Amino acid sequence: MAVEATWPEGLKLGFIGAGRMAESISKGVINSGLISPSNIRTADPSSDRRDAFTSFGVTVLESNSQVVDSSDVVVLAVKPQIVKRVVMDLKPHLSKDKLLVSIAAGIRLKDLQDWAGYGRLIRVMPNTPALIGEGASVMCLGEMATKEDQELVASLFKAVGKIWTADEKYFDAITGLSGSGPAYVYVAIEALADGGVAAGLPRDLALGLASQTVLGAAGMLNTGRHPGQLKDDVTSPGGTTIAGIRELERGAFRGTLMNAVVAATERSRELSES
Ligand SMILES: NC(=O)C1=CN([C@@H]2O[C@H](COP(=O)(O)OP(=O)(O)OC[C@H]3O[C@@H](n4cnc5c(N)ncnc54)[C@H](OP(=O)(O)O)[C@@H]3O)[C@@H](O)[C@H]2O)C=CC1
Ligand SMILES: O=C(O)[C@@H]1CCC=N1
Repeated sequence: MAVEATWPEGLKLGFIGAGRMAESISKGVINSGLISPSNIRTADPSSDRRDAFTSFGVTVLESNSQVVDSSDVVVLAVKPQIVKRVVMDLKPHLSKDKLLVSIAAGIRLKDLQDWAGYGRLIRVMPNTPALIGEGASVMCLGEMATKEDQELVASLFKAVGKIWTADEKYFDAITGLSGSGPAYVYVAIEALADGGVAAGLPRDLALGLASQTVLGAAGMLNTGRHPGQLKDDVTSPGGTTIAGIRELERGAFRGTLMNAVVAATERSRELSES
């Protein structure tokens, strides 16, 4: 049986950066009931982003250092390219009584540890469906992160979907698959809808059918059947589906998806090295 997500009463969660991923996680944990908005705080240079967080009850502070000072768990949710500067600026405010969680693509624990000056760190690769409680997240632990830290972060991300623990060596590939993956699926949904429009359907109907078809097809995997078997079940001999699949194979659909994951993995690796 799944362990229920718990969050100690009054423990404060801070986000450095109030961008899209911070919003998905914050709204996800608030909607799940795990953490109340009054226990979440953030800072961001953009007034639009600050207003967005204020609108759902999160405390918006003037500076990143105020977020750190008033939080027990601090999530670094800025772009990878500025993580080093942001962490080094925060260094005087960081200490082992803060658990630092980085969600930045391509930023390795050893670099974070050098910049922060300590190793009570957890690296997580989440994805945006956290917003609706359907996120896929993976974590790996820094040198000084404790079992309790791992459980706390597991609770946080369990409240917004599923969380795995994996060796950091897999993180570039995880980023290329589940971190970036929602975007590939949106492109596929948009293309399915465009196909429907090309075949004469009204746009709204085509988009509704494309979205529900992807949702339903993903849900079918909960039956435990292999995607290949599920595909065969749809595909009648000499029928419509095999005519469509033949076109997908002609267009190298599988190879293209595989290449997309590998290209995003390589980009994550480049970010690690820059
Ligand atoms: N989006 C996604 O699907 C996923 C993202 N991630 C990771 O999450 C992190 C955030 O990504 P995402 O939410 O997409 O990015 P966003 O650009 O939406 O969010 C980052 C926010 O940080 C703000 N910011 C810029 N400089 C600072 C600063 N010095 N201090 C505080 N805030 C600052 C930005 O403001 P401004 O725009 O004005 O610069 C922006 O609002 C990245 O490291 C990314 O790799 C991980 C998994 C999935
Ligand atoms: O595109 C990006 O770099 C981020 C990381 C994973 C998803 N979005």
